[in-house]
Amino acid sequence: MNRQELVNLIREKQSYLCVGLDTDIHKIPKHLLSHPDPIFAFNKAIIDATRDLCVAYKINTAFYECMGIRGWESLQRTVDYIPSGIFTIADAKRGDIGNTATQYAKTFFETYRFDAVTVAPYMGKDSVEPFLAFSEKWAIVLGLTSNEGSKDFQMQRVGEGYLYEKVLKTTMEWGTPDNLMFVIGATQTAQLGEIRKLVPHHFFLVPGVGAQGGSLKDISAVAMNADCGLLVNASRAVIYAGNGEDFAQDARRAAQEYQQEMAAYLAEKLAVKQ
Ligand SMILES: O=C(O)c1cc(=O)[nH]c(=O)n1[C@@H]1O[C@H](COP(=O)(O)O)[C@@H](O)[C@H]1O
Repeated sequence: MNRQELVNLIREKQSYLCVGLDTDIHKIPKHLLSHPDPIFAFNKAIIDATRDLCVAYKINTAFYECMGIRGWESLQRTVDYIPSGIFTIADAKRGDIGNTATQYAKTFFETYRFDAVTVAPYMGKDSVEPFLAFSEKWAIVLGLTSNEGSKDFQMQRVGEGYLYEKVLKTTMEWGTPDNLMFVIGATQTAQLGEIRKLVPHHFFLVPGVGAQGGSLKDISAVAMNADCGLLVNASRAVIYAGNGEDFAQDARRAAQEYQQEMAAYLAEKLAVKQ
């Protein structure tokens, strides 16, 4: 999916919600366990219940890889099931020498046909560039992450600024707002305004609302740009909103709350017709 299509999707759906399919076999409702592929059965129900409310799904590959071959099959079925026209993210946080990075890019862009992959930039330009070489595909590079450990390296001073600022400035030169996004954690509200000034045009994937306590209101107020420029991810707060027979309806209610809040912020900020 290209940038214009993503921007149009956000305007049409009045939503910049990304539903995170961090599907944990130990957390899904028990009645699904008799299904031949319980992970897919869960995801299918969540997708059916939320597809009109979100613009993206993020599949965190860790939850699938830990199940071995069965997990990869669940992942494949899930990606194939996501309706075309919805942005798909493989949250794999890959990064390796160029020769290997190319294989990772092929895995997620060609074999599994995702629109985007999360990429760890620590190994530098040759580890990120292979993800930028595919038409209408995206690298989503870790900028400032939502977790406590972001202080350990990302928030360390390097010269005039923080290390994460150096990462943002340097990485921006490798790609364009048409093939590069940044992960900026929803819990980093104190830094968000400055980050948006530094990176005015790129989309941000913003995880950390819901279970990690980030505020959708604060993020939207400081980080939205003229194209919206945000994909706000919620995983546990949506997919585990309920745990009974009607878990999908509970997920829908949670997603709807986010979407309605987003529609209000879009209207306020961008004067988009509702
Ligand atoms: O790249 C990510 O998606 C990511 C980056 C980050 O800084 N923080 C973060 O939580 N994530 C991911 O976003 C999701 C957050 O899940 P919830 O806290 O359940 O909404 C998980 O899949 C995390 O792996």
